[in-house]
Amino acid sequence: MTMKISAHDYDYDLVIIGAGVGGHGAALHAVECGLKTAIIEGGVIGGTCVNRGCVPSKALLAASGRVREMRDADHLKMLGIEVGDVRFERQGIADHAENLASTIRNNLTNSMKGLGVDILLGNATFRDNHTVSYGNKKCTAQNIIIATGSIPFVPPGIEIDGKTVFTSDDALKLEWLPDWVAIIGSGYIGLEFSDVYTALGSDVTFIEAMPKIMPGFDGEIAKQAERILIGPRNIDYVTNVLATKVTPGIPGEKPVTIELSDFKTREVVDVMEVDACLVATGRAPFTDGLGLGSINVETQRGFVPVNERMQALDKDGEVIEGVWCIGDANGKMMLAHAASAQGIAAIECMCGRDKVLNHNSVPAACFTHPEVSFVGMTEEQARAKGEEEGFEVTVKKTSFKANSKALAEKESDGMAKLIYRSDTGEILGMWIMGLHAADLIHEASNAVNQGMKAQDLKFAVHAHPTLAEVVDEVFKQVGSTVAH
Ligand SMILES: Cc1cc2nc3c(=O)[nH]c(=O)nc-3n(C[C@H](O)[C@H](O)[C@H](O)COP(=O)(O)OP(=O)(O)OC[C@H]3O[C@@H](n4cnc5c(N)ncnc54)[C@H](O)[C@@H]3O)c2cc1C
Ligand SMILES: NC(=O)c1ccc[n+]([C@@H]2O[C@H](COP(=O)([O-])OP(=O)(O)OC[C@H]3O[C@@H](n4cnc5c(N)ncnc54)[C@H](O)[C@@H]3O)[C@@H](O)[C@H]2O)c1
Repeated sequence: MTMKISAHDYDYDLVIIGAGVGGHGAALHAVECGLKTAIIEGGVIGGTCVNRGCVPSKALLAASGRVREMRDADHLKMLGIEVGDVRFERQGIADHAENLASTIRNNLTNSMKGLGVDILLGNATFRDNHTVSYGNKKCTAQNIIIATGSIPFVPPGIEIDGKTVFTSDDALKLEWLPDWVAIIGSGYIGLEFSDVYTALGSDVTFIEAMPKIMPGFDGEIAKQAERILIGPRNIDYVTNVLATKVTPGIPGEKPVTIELSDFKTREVVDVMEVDACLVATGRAPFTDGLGLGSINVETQRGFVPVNERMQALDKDGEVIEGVWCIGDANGKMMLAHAASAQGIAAIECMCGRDKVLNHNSVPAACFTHPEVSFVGMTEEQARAKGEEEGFEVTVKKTSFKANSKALAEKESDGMAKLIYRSDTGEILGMWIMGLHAADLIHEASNAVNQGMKAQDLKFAVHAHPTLAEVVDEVFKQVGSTVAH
């Protein structure tokens, strides 16, 4: 049952449950909008991204990437450089990741304290749509945002021991470097860890349920990624198979066993023995214990249903007055910056300024070496939409091969492609694979955000010599008045 009391009776204008990046982004914007704000955290401030996600994983990628680079004698020779034996300390790399998480966690905490956000500790549970309890206390608020994030999803039959069979939570600690590691799932987590492991000397086998590895990527980009990120490295893969049973081992004594079953028939097709197994099969919402029943929410596979303004919906699909949900917990787009952008949009709506986040404008990147980034649809999705709605799709592409900056670095592998409607020039997607692709995608994502058309980008000027000229080259191929 929902209830409403007058605004001046509340302890806060806004209470946010969960101090991850989503909650943090929302809190900062709420203060800017003059809202008296509290944030309740039941675990560690910073949530997944800062403590067990984006931040430590990028530290591991930075350090291991440097090792890969310095061990690539052929590449260095092309630049006229020769280095001796390159050594690394596993614990030193692990410490770098932990220290970075701790620094960012402190920065995040201080930024909220400095702005006057009350940080309340404890697991929050709804009492009604304006009241939550945490520990043995409770507080009331005019608006409550659920920003409780997600945890690793582990398929049935897989036994996690945290040592030989683990999820990203433990992998990020880099406690040891197995000679051979199987990675179940070739999504973002699997790919980024394959980059780390192979740079540090481990062999990797991907186990992927779908017919192709990297199933979420644009087909042409996946092919390039296979050529650049998989082929030349100590990586092999099996597809169309599910890991149906995984039994932990003992390092140096007993291998991990992985039973593989055909995706369609579910018949056991093989049993693998490896030193370790990383389970990277997606993430599940962290909404247990929130007492959602008391506000009439029925989760969908654990996710809180929301409308486009991030307002939580009850069992009948009606808006629950005063309750919002952002970030991984609503499952719309499991990315750190999406969580925080949803939070900002929700605050705008609370303050009476209608704001709907255009999720098609949210960029994403996989921080392998080199990186893969995109915004919007794959070419396959765009063509399917075109067929359904009756429009033609144009695709313009270029490679990094002729780019002066990439050539100066002797790192000219990769491509960029722009996908748009031939009749209107509406940008449907952009994909980039190559050096610093994650930084290069923002021109396209901001263009989508501002409703710009492909032909509007043609006359933009890019500094020479920069990697941004790769993007410039694609934009210049678009017709000048009517897109074609
Ligand atoms: C290995 C890895 C790498 C990643 N890399 C990237 C990347 O490079 N870029 C990117 O954009 N995304 C990345 N992600 C995804 C990103 O981490 C998430 O999308 C993001 O953290 C979601 O933010 P959130 O605020 O929704 O939730 P979270 O960050 O999960 O925070 C939720 C918080 O809520 C708290 N909480 C939960 N329930 C309660 C309760 N009842 N009461 C009080 N507190 C509660 C939790 O303790 C947690 O601190 C990565 C994820 C992983 C696992
Ligand atoms: N750079 C980034 O932005 C970044 C990095 C890491 C994680 N993340 C976020 O974290 C989330 C989780 O990442 P993820 O890589 O775990 O998930 P994902 O959804 O990206 O990929 C999971 C993969 O596992 C496969 N799979 C699932 N069950 C399987 C099974 N039993 N056997 C074999 N294969 C199986 C799926 O087909 C899929 O390809 C993502 O939603 C992503 O948004 C983002």
